[in-house]
Amino acid sequence: MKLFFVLNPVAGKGKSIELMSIIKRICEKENVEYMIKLTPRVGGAEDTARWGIENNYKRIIAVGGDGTVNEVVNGIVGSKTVLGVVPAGSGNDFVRSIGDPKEPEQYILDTIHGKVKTIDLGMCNDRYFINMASIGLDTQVAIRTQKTKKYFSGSLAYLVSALLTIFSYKGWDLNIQIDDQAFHAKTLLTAIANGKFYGGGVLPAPDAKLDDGYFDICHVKHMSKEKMFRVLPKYMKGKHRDIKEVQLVKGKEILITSDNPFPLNLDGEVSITNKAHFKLIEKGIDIIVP
Ligand SMILES: Nc1ncnc2c1ncn2[C@@H]1O[C@H](COP(=O)(O)OP(=O)(O)OP(=O)(O)O)[C@@H](O)[C@H]1O
Repeated sequence: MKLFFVLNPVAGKGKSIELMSIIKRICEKENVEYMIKLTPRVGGAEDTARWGIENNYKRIIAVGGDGTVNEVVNGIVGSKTVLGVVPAGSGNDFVRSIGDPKEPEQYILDTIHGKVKTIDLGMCNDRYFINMASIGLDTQVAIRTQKTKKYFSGSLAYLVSALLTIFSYKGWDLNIQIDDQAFHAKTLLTAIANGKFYGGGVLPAPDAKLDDGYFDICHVKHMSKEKMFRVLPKYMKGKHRDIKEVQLVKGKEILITSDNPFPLNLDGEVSITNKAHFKLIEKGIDIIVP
């Protein structure tokens, strides 16, 4: 089986590029036909993955973080190509829902010999996501971090953005429809989960399963800033189930609209929109389970 590795050279602050020689060594030792291509630019993994399909590769392995995985998914969806992941980003949240963490060498070996499993896929408006979508405070922090990164280094940029976002926070007025249940809510955040984790191990949907035919939706209503500081640590650990403002439900189709634009995150890629229409695509993609 020919393998095509789509490697993002800037993922994980360059961690991924170090894997190139390891991938070569393992593929040669295992006598596997392979090709590695580096992604050329932001958003470039999608086209690189399509190049792999056009050149008859049936297994395409994303080497990078969740952003790279998301781009490869959008490049291969509908093609019957199998997705593999060698985690080499900063968060690597998607693979946390597949199994126990391993050393990169083991991921590469297991990806060569791994089994194929069909899992669900998410769609939002015209984009696909494989792990997690969210709207609200967390996404606003991510958007702000893109700006503060110009002035501060990694974790400090995130901390400054989180504080600025919390102190200017007013909540988002959202019209939400989950299957046939519609409501209006002033919202702190909403996570729409296929996988369990995002943001480097944050656990909004502890019961989410990649292959159960449902999204797990975590809706957190508006609350005071004082309460937010108490609730967010619980949310991060997945211990937020009993909080009054938290609703955890399952669903297949979710429509979120608002008169005011709101921040939207799909597998870590962020944008601003007035409408997010999510659909679960049952058994939408085949992945290699290491
Ligand atoms: N050649 C390149 N130059 C600059 N950016 C690139 C290049 N190739 C890909 N990218 C971009 O790098 C970004 C980060 O990639 P990715 O999310 O995989 O890594 P990460 O942020 O380290 O990990 P994680 O999302 O798991 O925290 C993506 O937005 C991707 O489009």
